[in-house]
Amino acid sequence: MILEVENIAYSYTNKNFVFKSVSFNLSPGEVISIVGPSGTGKSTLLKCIAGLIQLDEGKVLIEGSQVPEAKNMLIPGHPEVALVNQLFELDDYFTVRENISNQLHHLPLAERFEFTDELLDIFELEDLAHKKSKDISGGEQQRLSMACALAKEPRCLLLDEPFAHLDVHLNKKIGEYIRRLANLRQMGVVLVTHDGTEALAWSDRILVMSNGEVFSEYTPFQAYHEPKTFFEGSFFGELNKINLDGKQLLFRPTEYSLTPDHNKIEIQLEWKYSSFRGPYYANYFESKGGEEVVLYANKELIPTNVVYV
Ligand SMILES: Nc1ncnc2c1ncn2[C@@H]1O[C@H](COP(=O)(O)OP(=O)(O)OP(=O)(O)O)[C@@H](O)[C@H]1O
Repeated sequence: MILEVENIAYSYTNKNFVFKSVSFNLSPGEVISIVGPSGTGKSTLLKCIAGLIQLDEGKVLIEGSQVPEAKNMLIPGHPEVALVNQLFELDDYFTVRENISNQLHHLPLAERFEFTDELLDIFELEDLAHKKSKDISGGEQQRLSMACALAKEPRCLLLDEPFAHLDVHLNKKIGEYIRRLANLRQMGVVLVTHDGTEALAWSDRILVMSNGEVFSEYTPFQAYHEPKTFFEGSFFGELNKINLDGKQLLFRPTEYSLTPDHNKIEIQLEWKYSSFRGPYYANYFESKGGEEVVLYANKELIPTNVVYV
């Protein structure tokens, strides 16, 4: 295992735990996402894994050896763990290129140049290479901070909302690069995000965090198609919830049929409006019970008043 998190708990105030009884493992080459609402302790969890703050309970192991307790360290942390969060921790008076190459002293000179160029290219920082890192934008600093973390070639990479400032094009490029490096170097990656669709796109496994205690574990397919609750499922895209005879029926906007099907449940609907989303229309209806229902289709479903789910 790259990472073993064993029953950890943390509180800022000694009164209320931010999270408790958190356990999970990470295999070489695996990308795991942690998804949950704001304030549930995702960022705090990453700091605990990185050994930057002192755990109240439990322990964290990197490749079998325990991450030293923060209270015993002059400079807390673990050399094989890199954390990228919103504190970019760049060397302000070094250039963008120097910030990256300064992380690469473990490599021979030629490889150092080559890897620096590769990272400047992937993170689209070439044009800024000679600017001081204090003189670039917040989004550029975030990209640089990720490039520096990858330059360290850590065994375990912890990313806190890494796609927050990226446009669609960079999101895809950097997501693919991180996946490729994880595979190539057999590095473990923990990705924290409040956007479940990022988790679906880039991870092998997804943990849903809520109330700092409850964790559900899903594959991306399960998280989308078989969520245990509406609360968890709604992190991963629009989800319909219909109450039928005291039971809750959950289905995605694509999981329906317009033609009668005896194996499915008939639901009567009233069309409200359709919203154009580019590749499809999102058609909004109201069920007999007053619930909102959204159905995706390649056209506006104005005359539709019954579907089979
Ligand atoms: N330094 C601190 N001192 C006291 N409480 C803190 C501190 N940092 C965070 N908290 C509290 O701990 C809880 C968890 O915060 P954390 O930032 O880990 O959540 P999060 O899930 O990452 O949230 P978000 O998605 O909004 O970034 C929150 O209630 C927050 O207010």
